[in-house]
Amino acid sequence: MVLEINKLSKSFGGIVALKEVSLEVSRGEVLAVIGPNGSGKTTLLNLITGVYVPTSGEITLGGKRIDGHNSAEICTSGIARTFQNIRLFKQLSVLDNVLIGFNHAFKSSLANVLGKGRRFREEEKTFREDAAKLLEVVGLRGKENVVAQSLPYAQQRLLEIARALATQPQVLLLDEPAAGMNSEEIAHLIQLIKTLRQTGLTIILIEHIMDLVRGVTDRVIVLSYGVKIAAGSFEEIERNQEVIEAYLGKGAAKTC
Ligand SMILES: Nc1ncnc2c1ncn2[C@@H]1O[C@H](COP(=O)(O)OP(=O)(O)OP(=O)(O)O)[C@@H](O)[C@H]1O
Repeated sequence: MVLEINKLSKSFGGIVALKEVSLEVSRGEVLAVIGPNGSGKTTLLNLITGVYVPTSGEITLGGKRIDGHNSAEICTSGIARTFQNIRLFKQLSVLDNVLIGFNHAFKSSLANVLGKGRRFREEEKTFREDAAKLLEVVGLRGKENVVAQSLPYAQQRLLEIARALATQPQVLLLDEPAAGMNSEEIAHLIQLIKTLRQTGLTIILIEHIMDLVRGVTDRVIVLSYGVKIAAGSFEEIERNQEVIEAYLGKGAAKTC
C-alpha cells in the first residue's frame, strides 16, 4: 500500500468532523471520497496534507508515519494536492506557476540562485523543460507565457494539477477538480486522470460530479457526518441504500 489511514479522527471543539476513518490506496489506484456537504471530505484531505493535526489515528506513506508532520514535510515526502478554491499565483505566467512547484528540487545554493550562477542557470533550464512537458501532459501546451489569471477557469484547474505534479508526488489529492467544468472539459479531465494513473501515480479524488467519479475511479468511499458509511465500486455505491439516504434523506430515499 502507498497510503494507509488507520482510525483517523478530528474534532473541532465539540464538532467531530471525522470519526475513526480508515482507508488504504495502492500504487496507480484512483480512489474517490464522496459524501454530502459537511461530511468531512476536506477535513480528511487537510489531515493527510498536514494542514490539521489528527485528534487520533495514524497516516502512513510508504510504511512511514506522516501524521503530525507539517505541510512542507508531507509535500517533500511525496503527497501533492490541488484546492477546492483554486490557489495560483495569478499574476505570474503559466510556466512560472509550474516552476514554483519544482522549488523543492532546486539544489543550487542561495548564493548561486541570487547571483544566477552557472549551476542555477543549468538547473533552471532543466526545470523549464520539465515544466513545459507537464503543461503538455495536462493540455496547456502553448500557454506557457499566458498570465495565470487570464486562463479560463477549467484551464486554471489543469494548471493547478501541473503545479502539483511538479513536486513529483507518489500521491496526488484532487479536491473537486471538476467544479465549474462543462462536459467536454470533464471528458478531458477523465482522460488526464487515466493517463496519470498509468504512470503509477496514486490519486485520491474528492468530487461531487458523479460523471467524473464514475469515469475514473477504481473504488469509492462514502463519508456521512464524518463516518465512513460505505466502500466499494461505483456501481456498488450507487445502489447502496445507506448512501442514497445520506444524500437524499430517509424520506426521499423511500420514493427512489
Ligand atoms: N476549521 C474548522 N473549524 C471548525 N469546524 C470545522 C473546521 N473545518 C471543518 N469543520 C466542520 O467539520 C465538518 C466537516 O467539514 P468538511 O469541510 O470537512 O466537509 P466537506 O465534506 O468537505 O464539505 P463540502 O462538501 O461542503 O466541502 C463540518 O461540520 C464543518 O463545519
